[in-house]
Amino acid sequence: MATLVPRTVLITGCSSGIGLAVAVRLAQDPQQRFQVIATMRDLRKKEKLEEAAGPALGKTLSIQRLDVCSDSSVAECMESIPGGRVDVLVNNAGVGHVGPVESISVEEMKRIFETNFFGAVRMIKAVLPDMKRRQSGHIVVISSVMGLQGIVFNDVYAASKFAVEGFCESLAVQLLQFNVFVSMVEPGPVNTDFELKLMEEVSRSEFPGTDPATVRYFKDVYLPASHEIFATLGQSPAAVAEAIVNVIRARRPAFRTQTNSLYTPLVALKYADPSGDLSVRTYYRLLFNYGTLFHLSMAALRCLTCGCFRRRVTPL
Ligand SMILES: NC(=O)C1=CN([C@@H]2O[C@H](COP(=O)(O)OP(=O)(O)OC[C@H]3O[C@@H](n4cnc5c(N)ncnc54)[C@H](OP(=O)(O)O)[C@@H]3O)[C@@H](O)[C@H]2O)C=CC1
Ligand SMILES: CC1=C(/C=C/C(C)=C/C=C/C(C)=C/C=O)C(C)(C)CCC1
Repeated sequence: MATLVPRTVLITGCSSGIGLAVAVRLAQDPQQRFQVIATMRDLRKKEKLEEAAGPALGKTLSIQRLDVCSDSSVAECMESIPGGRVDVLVNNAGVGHVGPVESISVEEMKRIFETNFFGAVRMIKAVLPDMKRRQSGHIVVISSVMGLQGIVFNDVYAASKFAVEGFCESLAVQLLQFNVFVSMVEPGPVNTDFELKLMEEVSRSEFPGTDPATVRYFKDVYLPASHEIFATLGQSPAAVAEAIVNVIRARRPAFRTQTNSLYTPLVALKYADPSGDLSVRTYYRLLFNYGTLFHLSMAALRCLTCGCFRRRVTPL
């Protein structure tokens, strides 16, 4: 019987959250179908991954330094890979950002794009020529529901994910010719360090240049509602990792995968009304009628997606 050659999977941003969960899940595959290169920009943070990897460490999982914002760091990592061969690239490294746009400098906005957009592009450019030459490969990008539908006060983050979506949508067509697949995974809120980091940044900001009413909407209306969304709809990194692994394992991987069926109806509003009014107004109402309506809406969303409304009603 022919032995299966494991696929080399390079993952960015494995110091925590989704990246760490995917790396461990693939490295612990019982059939050892994957050789994982788990990368992070700061190797001082590798302990959590080492612990989670357990016996897979040094066997099916190795850890490398890689900062997606640095050409030299990417080149150095690629040079360390035998033959420079990457079968699957998982572009996971990313940073969140919230706040009123008036208080965010253009420099700060560029920093978000540097990681979320140019970081992903830099990685894709690093693996693409070899994948094309070999006529095989898979590029997986962790986008977001915010790559499909903007959320108030997430203007810059959503824009960076929209940029990723536009880039991949264009590239995917060209690459099919070379038998190289592109897949985007679009999680809703996930309970990782992501929200904590956002809150830390928010607590440090004094929102310069922003009028008091906007600061009040942000702090007193948006932030509690957002926290509630994470608490009620948030997925575990393990659940998102599972969805990503399924995309990687698929023979014909889907181009788009939303991981959170509870969140899907919120994105679908956009497609239900091409004028865009339905989504803008619904989000407005959901946010500013925060309170009873918001809680009811979240409960209704659960029911719409859990299937209880779809159950057949049989006459008595
Ligand atoms: N959590 C959520 O609600 C959602 C997250 N996502 C996306 O999922 C991805 C992972 O986020 P998540 O696991 O939740 O968050 P985490 O904050 O837990 O993980 C983000 C990872 O990205 C790394 N990173 C940031 N900048 C760079 C860089 N320049 N080079 C290399 N690595 C970097 C971080 O490293 P370090 O520790 O050094 O900062 C960390 O390992 C992101 O792309 C995010 O946008 C999408 C939808 C929802
Ligand atoms: C749905 C919804 C809200 C918030 C959604 C949030 C907070 C989504 C977060 C998604 C993340 C974190 C994606 C990461 O890439 C509001 C505006 C509170 C009220 C209106 C309905």
